[in-house]
Amino acid sequence: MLFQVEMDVQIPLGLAPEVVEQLKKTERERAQELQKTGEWRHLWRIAGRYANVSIFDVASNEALHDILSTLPLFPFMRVSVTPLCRHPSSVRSDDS
Ligand SMILES: O=C(O)CC1=CCC(=O)O1
Repeated sequence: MLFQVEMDVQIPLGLAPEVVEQLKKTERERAQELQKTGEWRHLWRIAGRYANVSIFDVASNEALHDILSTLPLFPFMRVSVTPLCRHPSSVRSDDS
């Protein structure tokens, strides 16, 4: 199942810089693991914002929730999820 996920990151100003750096490092490592398994299919920065738009390819709503809610930066994100399905006019073979 494909989902578009937008993650808006809002790290509190008072958080210690070393804690922020560690969170970003573990977030990057987890994101790269999930990209290698194919579950996190695309990851794009939204220009001008500390936010990304991503495409996930996972087995279920629960699987998506488990992934998102265990991301290191999850406590500091606003997340919006849009379920996707194949467009009948798509010429791409990997859209579903
Ligand atoms: O920087 C972001 O948008 C948050 C994030 C998601 C994966 C990652 O490495 O950082």
